[in-house]
Amino acid sequence: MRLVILEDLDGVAEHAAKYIIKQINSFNPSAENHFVLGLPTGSTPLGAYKKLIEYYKAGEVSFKYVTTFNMDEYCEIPRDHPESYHSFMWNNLFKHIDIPAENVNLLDGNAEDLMAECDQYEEKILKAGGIDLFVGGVGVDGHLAFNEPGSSLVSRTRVKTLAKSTVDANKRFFNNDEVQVPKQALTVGVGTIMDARQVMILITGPHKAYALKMAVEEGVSHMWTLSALQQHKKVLFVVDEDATSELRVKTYKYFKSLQDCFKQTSHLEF
Ligand SMILES: N[C@@H]1[C@@H](O)[C@H](O)[C@@H](COP(=O)(O)O)O[C@@H]1O
Repeated sequence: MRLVILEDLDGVAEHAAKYIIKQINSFNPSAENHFVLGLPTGSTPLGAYKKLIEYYKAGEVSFKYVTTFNMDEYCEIPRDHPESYHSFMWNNLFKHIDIPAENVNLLDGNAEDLMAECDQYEEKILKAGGIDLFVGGVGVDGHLAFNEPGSSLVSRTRVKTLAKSTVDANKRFFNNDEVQVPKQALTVGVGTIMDARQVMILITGPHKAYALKMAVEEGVSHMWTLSALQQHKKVLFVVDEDATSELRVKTYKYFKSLQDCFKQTSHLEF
């Protein structure tokens, strides 16, 4: 695991966008060989999406040969609801870049047979050759995608009931009315994310500090599903200073010193 600690949300957004661009460009995708990118929703990745749009407009990246798979989608609200993850992704990223609509994959939370929808999603990921880079955020309770506390760490895409803490956290998008927040969602599993060749998690703000601590300093636990990534072979956490406030000084200093070493050594990937 690598932990990159940056000043603030803007620093995290810039680092994440540049990292994604670097991975796409060095992969050199083509019509026959797409780069496969897993994407999250939430307020944390918004800054990175803005920067990706800017860099796309500046000609530094193209998404023509990029295939995306989103992490999750609410059930119980229509696809064109302003707070569906479908709307979120189109409004905040896809409609501003050159990604062909057929390359975009989002779960359908209104499918007649939700389990069949989830199984097909897994098949689609396999057919696309697996995910090259899965980008994610984290919930205050340490959830990854919608893998709430107690989720199986080998889970695949499926229907999940949202934890009360997630409903509370997300009600800000639904007129602060928890009744309006969907209580179920489709989500990729922890196992689905673990299968990605690389994972990058963005974590910002003091409210995420305890989740970061549990994921980095404590053992792997289904009660903090983010911690499963300790067993991933290539995972990068990009965090701001506020999110480190629960880490031990020793942990903080260790990762900061590694970061300085990476910065000073040009052949290491920062
Ligand atoms: N399912 C999403 C997660 O994928 C996301 O990581 C989390 C944090 O969102 P935010 O970045 O707004 O704190 O929100 C939702 O629960």
